[in-house]
Amino acid sequence: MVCAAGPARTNEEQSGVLPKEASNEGSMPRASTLLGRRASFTDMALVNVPSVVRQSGRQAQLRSHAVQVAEGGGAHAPVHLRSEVITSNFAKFERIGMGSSSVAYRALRLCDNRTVVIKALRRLDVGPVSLAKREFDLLTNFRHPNIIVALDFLESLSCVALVLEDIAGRTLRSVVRSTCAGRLDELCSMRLFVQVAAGLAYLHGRNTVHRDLKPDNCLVSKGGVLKLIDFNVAASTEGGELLTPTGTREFRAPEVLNRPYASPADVWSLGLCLHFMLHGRTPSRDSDDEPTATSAAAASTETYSEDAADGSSDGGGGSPRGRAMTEQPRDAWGGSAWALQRCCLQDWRQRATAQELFAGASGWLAGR
Ligand SMILES: Nc1ncnc2c1ncn2[C@@H]1O[C@H](COP(=O)(O)OP(=O)(O)OP(=O)(O)O)[C@@H](O)[C@H]1O
Repeated sequence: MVCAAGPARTNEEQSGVLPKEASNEGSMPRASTLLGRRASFTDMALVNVPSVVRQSGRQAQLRSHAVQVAEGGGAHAPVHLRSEVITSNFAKFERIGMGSSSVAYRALRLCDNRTVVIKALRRLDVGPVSLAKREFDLLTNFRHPNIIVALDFLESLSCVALVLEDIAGRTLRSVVRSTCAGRLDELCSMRLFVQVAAGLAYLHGRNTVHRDLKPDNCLVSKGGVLKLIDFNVAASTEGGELLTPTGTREFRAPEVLNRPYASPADVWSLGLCLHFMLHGRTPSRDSDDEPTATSAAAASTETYSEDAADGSSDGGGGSPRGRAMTEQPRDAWGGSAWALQRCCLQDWRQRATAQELFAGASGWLAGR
């Protein structure tokens, strides 16, 4: 039966680092309020979520048929899911995403009428199937507000399915892309950054490295709660540092190719996620090269200077351009420039830990 793992936490049971604006979900902002400035988190939460997310309950599910949907489950389930173990336990399949080896569906779990996400793989794909099983085993040992909850792992002769809690929201990439300015302001970025840092600090405290941290693997709920997903290349450092190069080139730390590497590699990726939020791109946008420490550090100056110059953030405290490169601006300690600099250091031994970044960013946010 599919309810073995029991009910998981809801999005409402999350950490206390939620943006204040996120609870303001009752009304749509006027379009004019979104023009001429960077979108705030409120704008993002209310304007840029798909219509299905703004609706509620069963009616919303029924209206969300822009993508492949099979009503009633059973015989009408998508090809990937035509397996008794799936069709007898789920209904109302809606395709929501496609990975390199899996297809993600939103579906109704019949035993408790809960909407869940199913990552389905063909049984024939032996490698990806074993990674999905590992992902499930790993996730069942974790319990953190910023890490996705795994509910079940189903196997049949033709397919396997990893069942996850449903985050009715968007990837961080989609959130950033869909703002008017194509980027987030500093406060909004830091509110999301601190949640990624919290999830990573938890993981690293359990000797686990995510190894593929990027905006596509961060899901943001309509209430502004961010959760890390896609743990299929996550690895334990209990046996020592890691040697296998993996992850996504654009967000990969330099030492991952040079080897060995460990949890600081995630911290580098965290820095690039922050840069992506602030600028809508990684430092190496115009090049085929991976971001370097130099380009990432330069980017931190860019962030700091832009914010100070255009008045969109007081993170720079009115300090002169470029100051963030050489010293910590007093009132911006823990702000985005500081965080970028502490994440994107070439020498991984010099980087801050996820825990330090979480603490610093939380302190900075508390002072806002
Ligand atoms: N729990 C979830 N709630 C909502 N949407 C989800 C959830 N998990 C995955 N998705 C959606 O499905 C997509 C694919 O999921 P995921 O990245 O985990 O699959 P994958 O096959 O491991 O991908 P990749 O090949 O990129 O590693 C995500 O980008 C996201 O849009």
